[in-house]
Amino acid sequence: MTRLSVNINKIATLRNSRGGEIPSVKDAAVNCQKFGAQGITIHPRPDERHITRKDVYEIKPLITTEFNIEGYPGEDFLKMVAEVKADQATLVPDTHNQLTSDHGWDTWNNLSFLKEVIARLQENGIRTSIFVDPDPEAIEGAAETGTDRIELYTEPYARLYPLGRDKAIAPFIEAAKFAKNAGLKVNAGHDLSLENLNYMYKNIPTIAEVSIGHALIADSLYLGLETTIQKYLDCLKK
Ligand SMILES: CC(=O)[C@@H](O)[C@H](O)COP(=O)(O)O
Ligand SMILES: NCC(=O)COP(=O)(O)O
Repeated sequence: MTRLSVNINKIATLRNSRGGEIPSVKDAAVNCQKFGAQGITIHPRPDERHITRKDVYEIKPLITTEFNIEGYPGEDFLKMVAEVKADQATLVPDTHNQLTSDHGWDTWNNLSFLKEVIARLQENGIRTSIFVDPDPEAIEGAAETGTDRIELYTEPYARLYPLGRDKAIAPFIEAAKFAKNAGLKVNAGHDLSLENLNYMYKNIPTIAEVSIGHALIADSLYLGLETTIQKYLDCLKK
């Protein structure tokens, strides 16, 4: 079964645009789970453009499913995810000034750093996932780090999907097979949507978890959050 973890960053983006508490990020976390989300994902960035440190601590007690916190594994991030006891930490190689996440780890050139970080997270009982491109070499390096999972960066799939879905999915099918053979569970995320999600699921039903935010929150502006989450869950059925 592929779990849907809803990324609520963009609720915080809208809230921060006016500086108040509307829309409430806490209410979003509660309602996404009430409407069927099997996890809540957040990506607190150092500039707090959307999810703030305060949000992280306020959301934690509201989690009744799974709490996935994404981010660059600096000291502050590692302390925070340990303090809130996230269920999963997804390590992303973002710099401070990126518009959004746009690449996976160079796992071999960051091997000793990632090994140390992953061991520390696992000692705190936190499942680890490393954000990678669908590149067998990067996945091989990820396995070497001792991580529990990888998360396949799916923007290239989403971008190429309208131009030819067979070609778009091919590297991801291969990457998922390679990861399975390396003993890694596979998550996936970035730019997944109602347009492209079901095709990915049908071709790679072994994906453990998809984390979806931008397109889902955008869809909910027209369809409403409950209907939208149900539609995304329907994409994860045969
Ligand atoms: C790692 C990943 O793909 C998502 O966390 C994405 O980076 C969302 O971040 P923004 O919502 O800041 O674009
Ligand atoms: N890890 C991907 C994620 O959490 C959400 O990415 P997106 O759906 O906002 O592109």
